[in-house]
Amino acid sequence: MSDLAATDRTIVAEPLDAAAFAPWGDVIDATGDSFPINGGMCDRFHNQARMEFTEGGTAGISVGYGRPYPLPLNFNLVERHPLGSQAFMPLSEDPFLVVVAPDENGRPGRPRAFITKPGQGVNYIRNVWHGVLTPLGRPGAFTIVDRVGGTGNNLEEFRYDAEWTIVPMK
Ligand SMILES: NC(=O)N[C@@H](O)C(=O)O
Ligand code: NI
Repeated sequence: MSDLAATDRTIVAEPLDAAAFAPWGDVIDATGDSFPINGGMCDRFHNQARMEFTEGGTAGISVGYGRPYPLPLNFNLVERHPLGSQAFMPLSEDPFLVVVAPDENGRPGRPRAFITKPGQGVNYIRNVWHGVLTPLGRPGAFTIVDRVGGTGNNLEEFRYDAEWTIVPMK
């Protein structure tokens, strides 16, 4: 039996905000502090992610081609990677949905949902509960930077006892 009434299981997606997202990870984008490189032909927005790869793992770069999910979105699955961080950088200007949840004694609490601005990516720091890659509107490719190799299990999944419904902001 769910622990919350159905009305309490609606989550309004918020615009992604670096300060609000900080307990779970980093926002990656071409805003904020930068310095010129290549003779001033490029501005480098430097070292934006708190990456970590443990138990012999190293950083790997992959590409995920994600299919879109609808909004409102019903879901009950979140996951975390105990041995490494994980970053998603869209190869398009399309926004995507970012779902995170606090850890409450080893179980995820109430999720929080954010929608990225065009060109924004995210880095989940190690061992934070998050939803799977969730493109919106149309399929999209994403660069994924996360742990490859090493030992141990780097994926822990959790299904809530009842679904949550994510709705867009009015
Ligand atoms: N497995 C994988 O590459 N992606 C998931 O961890 C995810 O967060 O979508
Ligand atoms: Ni993940």
